[in-house]
Amino acid sequence: MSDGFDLIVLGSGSGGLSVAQRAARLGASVALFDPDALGGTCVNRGCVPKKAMWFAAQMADMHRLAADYGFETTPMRLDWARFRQLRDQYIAGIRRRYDARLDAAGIRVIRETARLVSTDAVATQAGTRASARHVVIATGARPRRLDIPGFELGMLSDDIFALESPPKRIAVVGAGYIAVEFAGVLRALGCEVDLLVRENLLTGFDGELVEALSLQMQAHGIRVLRNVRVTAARGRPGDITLETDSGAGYGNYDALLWAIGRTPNSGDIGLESLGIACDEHGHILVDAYQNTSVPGVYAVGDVTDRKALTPVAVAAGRALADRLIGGLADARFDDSAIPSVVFSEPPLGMVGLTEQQAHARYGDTVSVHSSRYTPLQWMVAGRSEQSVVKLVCVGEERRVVGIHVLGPGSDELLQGFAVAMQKGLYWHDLKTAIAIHPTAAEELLLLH
Ligand SMILES: Cc1cc2nc3c(=O)[nH]c(=O)nc-3n(C[C@H](O)[C@H](O)[C@H](O)COP(=O)(O)OP(=O)(O)OC[C@H]3O[C@@H](n4cnc5c(N)ncnc54)[C@H](O)[C@@H]3O)c2cc1C
Ligand SMILES: NC(=O)c1ccc[n+]([C@@H]2O[C@H](COP(=O)([O-])OP(=O)(O)OC[C@H]3O[C@@H](n4cnc5c(N)ncnc54)[C@H](O)[C@@H]3O)[C@@H](O)[C@H]2O)c1
Repeated sequence: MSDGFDLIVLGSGSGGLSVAQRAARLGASVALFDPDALGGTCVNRGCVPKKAMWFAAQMADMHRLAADYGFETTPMRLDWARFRQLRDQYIAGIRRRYDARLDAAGIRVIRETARLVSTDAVATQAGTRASARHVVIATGARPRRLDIPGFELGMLSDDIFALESPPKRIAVVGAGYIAVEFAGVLRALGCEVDLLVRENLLTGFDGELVEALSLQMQAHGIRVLRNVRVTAARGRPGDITLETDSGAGYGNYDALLWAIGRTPNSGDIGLESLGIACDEHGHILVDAYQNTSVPGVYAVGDVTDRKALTPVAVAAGRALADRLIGGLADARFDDSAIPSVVFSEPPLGMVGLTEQQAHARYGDTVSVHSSRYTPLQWMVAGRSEQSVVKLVCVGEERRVVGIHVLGPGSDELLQGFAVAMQKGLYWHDLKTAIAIHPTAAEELLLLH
């Protein structure tokens, strides 16, 4: 294969595609290696199929609410096979569009696993070699595994999307985004769900909102079991029992999901021999410009030690291409206020600092304003689940440095507030803004 590309990218996920496409648009010759489906985790086994499942779960919830409103409803059953087909068809369409776009951009796509053989060259097992001025590692991450007896009895998040029917009774081990999201979705779709939490639920999110979410999950029928350390899984698929370090056992699950974090795909790609530095978990260490410890080699996305979110990988990729190919010497992405949402039931979102982080950084100048309310759509049905909104402000002028939201609509309302916060948002701005009534968003304006 021809040598001398401007840029080689390992991985066609959110980060790899964004750097490759931006670089090609800026005139670079680009080679993109990936043995797997274009789009990586987000498109094929992450955000997109997960969100489709979340929408299905929302419809099931709305159907229950409709009955409470007085609609005459008949029991609703999801035709799982039909839904899977629609979801997978949609994803196949995304992949086809990526294929066409890469082709139109003149990007050379090589469907092989690559490893670095020097700081400016990569090779594959099949013998393909390529060299370039710049090499970008965007190899992402995979579900973490545990070395405990019976681990193989459980599924990983990748496997959930291939399920041919929903499980009847599932144990979800973990307490992060993936565990909480799948626990909610599966419960809404009619599964019995036990969520086995080793330590804290959703570390990094506001503790008060997480507790409120935990209560709602339990009200929806999810058993949230705390301080449970699973030491082994026994039985067979269809009849699984879990052992724990306290001696307590949990059993009769027909399925088990391990959702215990992700491991970066940084082994076996030649990093050690080139001296490219990683942290103790294998994340490639990068500076604010995505430079690794070795000149000419860069990394973006989940393989790095940054927040593992698609928009972060995309922003990092684009900024890198702007710098390396577009000549913008100072191009880097602003990671000071990255918003994120857990697609739980109901969704939980945050941007900026938690109360604790703000206190650690700004001391006594921190003020916190929060409120709880029951959304109108629940009240009408006589339900009492509470949504929570919280603002974390600093200084006399009360600059907003953290926004935390839990409740229906949180997923959509947070984006606009996050943009405002990044540009500089003050308590006074919210106090004097005209609300949209009646909405969940207005609760952030009514906090005074
Ligand atoms: C279940 C789930 C739900 C998620 N939901 C959300 C969400 O709602 N919102 C959000 O923002 N984020 C979400 N995420 C996280 C998001 O998917 C990731 O942050 C994002 O996909 C990271 O992109 P990436 O390019 O770094 O890696 P990936 O998308 O993982 O892509 C890496 C690519 O590299 C390829 N590769 C690996 N090794 C090599 C090699 N040696 N040579 C060539 N290619 C290689 C792989 O085949 C893969 O295609 C979710 C993740 C999961 C697992
Ligand atoms: N909505 C979204 O934006 C979204 C959705 C899914 C994933 N993601 C991204 O993907 C990343 C990975 O998600 P995740 O949920 O796998 O990881 P995570 O880091 O969010 O959570 C991992 C959880 O596993 C627990 N854990 C670790 N080892 C354990 C063990 N041995 N036993 C029991 N529990 C254990 C941890 O305490 C933690 O709660 C997230 O951090 C996030 O950045 C984002």
